[in-house]
Amino acid sequence: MLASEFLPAYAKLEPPVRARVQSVFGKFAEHTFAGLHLEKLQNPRDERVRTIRIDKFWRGVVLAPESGDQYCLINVLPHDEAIAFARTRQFSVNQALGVIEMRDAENLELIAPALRVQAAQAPERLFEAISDKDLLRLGIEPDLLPLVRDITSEAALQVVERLLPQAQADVLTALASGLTVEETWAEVSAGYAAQSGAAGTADAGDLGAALQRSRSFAVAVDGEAELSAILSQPFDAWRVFLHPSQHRLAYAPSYTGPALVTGAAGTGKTVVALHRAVYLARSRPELPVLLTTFTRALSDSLRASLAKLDADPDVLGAIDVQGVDQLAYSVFAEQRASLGEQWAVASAADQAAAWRHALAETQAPFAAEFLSDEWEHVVLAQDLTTAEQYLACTRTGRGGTLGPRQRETAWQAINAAAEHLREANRWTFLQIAAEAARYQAEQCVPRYRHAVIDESQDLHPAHWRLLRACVAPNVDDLFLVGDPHQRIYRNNASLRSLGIEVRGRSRKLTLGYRSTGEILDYATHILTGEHVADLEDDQQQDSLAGYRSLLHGRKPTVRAAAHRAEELDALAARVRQWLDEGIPAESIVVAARTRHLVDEAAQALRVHELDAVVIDKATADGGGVRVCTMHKLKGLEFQCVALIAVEAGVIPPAQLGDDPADLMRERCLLFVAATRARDSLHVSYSGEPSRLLPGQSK
Ligand SMILES: Nc1ncnc2c1ncn2[C@@H]1O[C@H](COP(=O)(O)OP(=O)(O)OP(=O)(O)O)[C@@H](O)[C@H]1O
Repeated sequence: MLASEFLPAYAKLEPPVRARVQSVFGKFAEHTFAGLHLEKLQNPRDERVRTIRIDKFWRGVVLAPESGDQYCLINVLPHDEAIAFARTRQFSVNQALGVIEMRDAENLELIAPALRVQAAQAPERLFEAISDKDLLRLGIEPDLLPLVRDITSEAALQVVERLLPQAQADVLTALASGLTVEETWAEVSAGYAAQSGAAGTADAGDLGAALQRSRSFAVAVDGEAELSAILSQPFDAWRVFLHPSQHRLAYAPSYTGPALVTGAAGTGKTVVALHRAVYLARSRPELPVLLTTFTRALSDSLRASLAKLDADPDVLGAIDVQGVDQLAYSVFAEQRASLGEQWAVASAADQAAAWRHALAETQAPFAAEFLSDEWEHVVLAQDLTTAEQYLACTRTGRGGTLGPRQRETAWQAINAAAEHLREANRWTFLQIAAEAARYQAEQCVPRYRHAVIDESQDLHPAHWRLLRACVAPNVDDLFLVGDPHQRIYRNNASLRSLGIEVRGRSRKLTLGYRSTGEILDYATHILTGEHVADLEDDQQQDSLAGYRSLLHGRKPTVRAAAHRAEELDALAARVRQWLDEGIPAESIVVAARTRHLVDEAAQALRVHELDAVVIDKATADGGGVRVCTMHKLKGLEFQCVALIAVEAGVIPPAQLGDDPADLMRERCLLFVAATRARDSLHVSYSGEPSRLLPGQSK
């Protein structure tokens, strides 16, 4: 068996060491390990832990349960670290959940006195309202009770959490986030039962059986071919290991209707969406599964990840991966063909000409930009087709009221622009989506049996109408994933207002897998105290409670500069430092609020003899540091992220009105940009810092 810790450790090794690891552990996979020498440790916490020589520098750590000939490969580390790791780990069987547990026994003992001192001075303790009986019932081990009792704050819990077994850490985090004992049990036991199928049937002595049940801890590997398939993509542990809370959502046998998975940046929503799509395609092969997202570039990335998850051509063939506009385009093209009509997508110049024409014709006292927004976010969003409907509609979220006269003029101008485009046979993307939705609904023949939808928070109501029309209401019809904290476009509409009811089928992920705790802490402060509307129901508020990471690293750096030239020199120095640390150029991104600043940054990097590739419409190819707008960062991730010109007048832009919703989108944009970083985040500004940055007055 392979433990979930093993893959990240393996990913760090040089190719010759990897080959050696593969050859040693291949023998385990083939059950031909008779000649291999598993060494016992001196004074181990757990007699069942052994080590094995990989070469003179590296050692593997192996768990050898007393029963059966099952071995579990836990980790690969440099010699001394491997010995220390192996000596300090202790294994047991969780009595409430039936899964295997590994704890860092030595470090838990080392921090206990400090926690005790803290607890003696603190006015209250985090879990004082929970009885011992309840903690034990939730699977906290009896000998850990005193330590749990000494935890006084969420910060202390975060330190302890990394040393505790996963299931116990999950229980404590759920309780700390405010769930009751019953809710915690329902949440945690459902996750573990879904992945092990055996919660509550534990035999404390049978580590081997517990190991078999604990799929988020370890997977069984049958033969060298399977081992080599897993090891061929060591950076993609998500293919093999899901957290129980992820597994439960992705592999639920079925949902009685639309289901929603939320969670802040990097909590594995896309991973869950990919697993769900594969699960649906494997278990219900009748009609294809649609896997869709906000843009074509993101759907390309979904397609690439899908191929890593499942190479079976039948499964891949049963999943149609398309950006939502691509889908709209093909449905609309079908409709136009049936009518025998020529058409083309309206370019920005076509649209500008249409608005010029409409304003000249109607003399409407509005800016073209206002009317264009009114068209997209009121008329097309609500599918209004008559002046009466427009006069009577609510314009929630549009800021400012329009009297009946003003509405009449606005309606005339919008119609004139639409008419102008129609005469030229030109269609905007949102018109295409709205028309495709109407056509698809008339067909009454669903295109797909299931749709899995990523980045749900930014889809336009016309996209939702299209998706609804493509998939008939049914069991497992829509599986949505999204994060309201990452809403960066004006398309927001609550699912309830769209007629998509997810009540009772909505769950949130809280464990961040991408960024370090230090980066998450910085990023969440961008949104602290802000009201973020729930995806399901915009009268309710979503929160970042419980959002955390088990990864740790450097604190983000914030660099003030007197002027742009100084800032860009510092940027180049920072990028060079990352490159010198061995980080590949393609894993570094520099982002700015505007396209103009992007060009300036790319130019500055080149002046400093650093290769820079601007990410434009599609994903970038070729060697070099990536440079793009903050909007382009949506859904992506990089090892190192530099955000430049995070300053007054740029984010939020000077011309932004005083609509709080616009300001909130800017905040979310900065949150999205900061949370793209896995290991390192650099933020800089020239002159006055942006008021959206943590630590600035709002
Ligand atoms: N169970 C897992 N094991 C290992 N890595 C994981 C796991 N789940 C997610 N990850 C990794 O965490 C990172 C973030 O995952 P993912 O993109 O699915 O998150 P997300 O919630 O969709 O993020 P965002 O909303 O910011 O786009 C990815 O690098 C992914 O491979």
